[in-house]
Amino acid sequence: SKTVGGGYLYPQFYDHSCPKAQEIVRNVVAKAVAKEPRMAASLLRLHFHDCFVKGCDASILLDSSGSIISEKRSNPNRNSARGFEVIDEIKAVMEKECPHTVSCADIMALAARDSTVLTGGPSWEVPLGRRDARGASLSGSNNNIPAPNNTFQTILTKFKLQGLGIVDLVALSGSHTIGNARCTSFRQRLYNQSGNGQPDNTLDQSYASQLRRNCPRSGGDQNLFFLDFVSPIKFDNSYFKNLLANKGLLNSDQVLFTKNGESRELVKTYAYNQELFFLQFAKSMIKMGNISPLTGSRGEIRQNCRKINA
Ligand code: HEM
Ligand SMILES: [Ca+2]
Ligand SMILES: [Ca+2]
Repeated sequence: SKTVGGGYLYPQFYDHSCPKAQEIVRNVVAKAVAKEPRMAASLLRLHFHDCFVKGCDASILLDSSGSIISEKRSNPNRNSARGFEVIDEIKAVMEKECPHTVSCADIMALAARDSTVLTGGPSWEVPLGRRDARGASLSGSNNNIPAPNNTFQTILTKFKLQGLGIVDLVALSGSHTIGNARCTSFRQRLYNQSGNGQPDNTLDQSYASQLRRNCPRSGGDQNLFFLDFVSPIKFDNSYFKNLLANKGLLNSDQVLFTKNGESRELVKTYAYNQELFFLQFAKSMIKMGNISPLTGSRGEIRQNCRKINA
């Protein structure tokens, strides 16, 4: 895989330097998800929003300070990205067990895998050895992460810019089998306008009227809805079955079924065959996790995930 610093990632990276690293992440994530099932979704999404901005380098975790403008303020993350306290807790335990050893970027990659497994999804060995960035990119966060009202082509282009393809796009969108979205992320669809101004006729009408009850034309922006209304806290293939029934919540979900033939076939495949979805999801997560990591002597091992080392 392509790295910055000449090194490469491998699952045994901490086997000698911090043999308990994976167990520590798993335990804290399990506790957090037991307390609040949605946290699994939030942690999975954090890794995605990190990797699409300068690679998987924990840039998303930095708070604003000095010349750093936090990615937490970007359009995709503001009032939306969550789970930062759980990462802090993992890091605190990790620093006690193995000081200055395990990166925040690797903690997020492990937490994303564990969140998937804990909710019933596939498992995979996580390649490790990422290091943490000494900066963030607010503009990268605004520009690189797809928006729910982007067209199919724009979303695919944003994936291709990260070295990912249509198969990765469809499989990874299957993450929306768990978690929530705010009214403001899909309101335009309910009042017959997709975000790009095209009339949206595909949304199932009884599902739409149900959604309108709690997502009015104005107000209620932050009201929460399940991305997969059938099994919102179970990682399964019901997200794809919903798309076949025109019951995708976001415009960016439904376009996978309506705007491109190849994508449509993939949606059908995963709707009929959960095992194939799980296999591809694991492969695509590893591919996403390999987006330009910092290795070798590039970057640093942050002591506090919210700020660069002094
Ligand atoms: C394909 C383009 C994608 C778009 C346009 C998109 C957009 C969104 C939006 C708008 C939300 C709701 C945010 C809110 O209203 O606060 C959301 C939630 C979520 N997204 Fe995506 N997403 C995409 C791909 C992905 C990928 C690749 C992953 C993971 C690998 C992912 C994981 C999640 C999860 C788990 C949630 C729920 C988070 C929670 O409940 O806290 N998404 N996404
Ligand atoms: Ca990043
Ligand atoms: Ca589900």
